[in-house]
Amino acid sequence: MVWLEKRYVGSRHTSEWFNTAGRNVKTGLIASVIVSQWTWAATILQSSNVAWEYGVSGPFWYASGATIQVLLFGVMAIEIKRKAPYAHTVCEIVKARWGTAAHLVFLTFCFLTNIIVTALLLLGGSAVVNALTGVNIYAASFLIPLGVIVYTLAGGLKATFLASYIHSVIVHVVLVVFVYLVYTSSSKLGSPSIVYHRLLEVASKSRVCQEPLTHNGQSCGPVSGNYKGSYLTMLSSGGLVFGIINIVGGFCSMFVDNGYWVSAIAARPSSTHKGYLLGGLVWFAVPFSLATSLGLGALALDLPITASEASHGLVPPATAIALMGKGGSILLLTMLFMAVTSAGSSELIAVSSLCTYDIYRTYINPDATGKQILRVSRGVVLGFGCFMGLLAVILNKAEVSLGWMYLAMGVFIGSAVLPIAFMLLWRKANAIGAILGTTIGCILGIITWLSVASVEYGRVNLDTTGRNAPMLAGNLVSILTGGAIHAVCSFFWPQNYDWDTTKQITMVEKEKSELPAEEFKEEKLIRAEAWIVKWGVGFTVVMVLLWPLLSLPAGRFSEGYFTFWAIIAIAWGTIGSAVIIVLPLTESWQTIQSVILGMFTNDRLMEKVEELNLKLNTIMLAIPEAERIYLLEKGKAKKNEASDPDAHIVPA
Ligand SMILES: NC(N)=O
Repeated sequence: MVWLEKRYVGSRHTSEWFNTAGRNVKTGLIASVIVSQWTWAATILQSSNVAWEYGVSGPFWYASGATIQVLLFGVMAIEIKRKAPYAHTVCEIVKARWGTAAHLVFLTFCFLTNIIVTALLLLGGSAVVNALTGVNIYAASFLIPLGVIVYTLAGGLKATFLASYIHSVIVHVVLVVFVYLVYTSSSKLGSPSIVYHRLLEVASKSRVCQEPLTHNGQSCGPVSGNYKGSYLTMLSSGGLVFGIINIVGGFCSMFVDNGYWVSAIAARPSSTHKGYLLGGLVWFAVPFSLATSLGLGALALDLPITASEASHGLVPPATAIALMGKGGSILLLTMLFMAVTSAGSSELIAVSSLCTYDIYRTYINPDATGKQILRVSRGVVLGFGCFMGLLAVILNKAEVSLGWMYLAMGVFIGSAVLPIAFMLLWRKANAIGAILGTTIGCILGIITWLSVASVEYGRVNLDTTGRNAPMLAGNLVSILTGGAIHAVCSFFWPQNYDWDTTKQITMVEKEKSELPAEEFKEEKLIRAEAWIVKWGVGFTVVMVLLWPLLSLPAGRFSEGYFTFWAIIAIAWGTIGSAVIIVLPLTESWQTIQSVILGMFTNDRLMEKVEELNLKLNTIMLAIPEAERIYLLEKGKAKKNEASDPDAHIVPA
């Protein structure tokens, strides 16, 4: 697709283009990029795991707890346009503002984020591929990154952007199939009413939880921590604790992941804010609608799944197979493959841009040419992809599960979230506070996490450290102390910065931007920022406060209330899917038309034009005078056109 666009629309393939996609990506495509980047294996698997553990509150907290970051990141995306319009990575901004020491600290945290997120993708992907196809889990750990490397290498960021559209479409089509199957058409479930009554039965006090009636470890009887032991309530302490951990984890995996900054950089300034809001709202459906169907479906079908299997991500495949047999497993595998490859490829690009711009261009070869940057970018994609395959093998060997890694993420990187946000939002934020907050916050988070596990459960291992209390404590300490230390230092020794040095970050190839200067006008960007603050904060309040608070009085849901809940899941999934499929097509219709027209009508003509172009360029190079006259004539023609737009101008 990238090749087609280059050939028939005329995009240029430079290192800037490889890493920033021309900074010209429109609303619909930005939204679909966000959706596919933010749709991880965990979004499909862990959301259903928490549905299986806590009932209706699990999918809700997964979805709302990880949507608000997308909405709020829209603010950062505008800020980057205002304060560092030519940056390539978030760490370049750190260096320009706070210097080398802070740069190295944040570079470390950004790499750690990429490693954790890629590990999450591979752990979930390999476990499900192994369970559904029988392919060896270690082989799967290596084969998955291989596929991602291939298409990332082919086209850089724009390739991942175009591929992410296709990926979002497939993920949403499969999502709609599963949602409708569970709630309308399956012969085994097929209506909210049946799911409702089955969920009541599974959690009933009178249920006999013994072999052979139920299997060892399977969900059976009242749910501990839930109101009346029911799966059908938002009054769930486990669900709420997961929600808080998820909010922290979501902030760090978005704000400290260079991949999302790269997408923000690539967005057309006037599309950025709308793209993020739309992307967030559409993405909400992926965990919410899917886990409300497949996760609750596993309980309603009374499938013999153990907690360990659920934590490894096996709830959705079990439900898909129970409902559709082989077809279900193919659909789920396809969906998962799409999630893993597009999110994985964005992680590869994120690491590659950090290595090229923040290490190679900053410390090794400051005068690097576009060609050299491109070569290094590609080398890193290959190297990091292989490294991640190896890491996934090690993690699988150590029996680390997707669920454990997902919850632990915020403990390790949460401390960097607020300093990174302060960097673009607060002029007083200083370097020493950023360094101390990020490192000390991380250390305190880890100490708290392990201490709580040790005090509460008497031992520290994968099982005890993976439980809710230590995870909650570690996540909160990490994110809050990181921000608090930075804030206190900055109050005492304010930097009073004016973003002068971040505005001076330069591009590698001085390309003439295709964007009108109007796009970067301060008033326009400030208006866009006010818009995203209003809507982003508004939806955040609705999603993490109003909605859950309003659903508390329902206690244990009645059948009518659960039906209403299921209808929201179905409607959100359907409308979100329609928007993410249609909008990018309508927005890019002209480009699509040019490509189709080019492909079917003028392939020979294009070749001739290209050859002619080459000849003319050679002549211009040989006779500089010719180029001067050409530009003069072109200028004249433009002037004439402006004064008489109807006249058909033929330059002399
Ligand atoms: N992207 C997430 N948190 O699923």
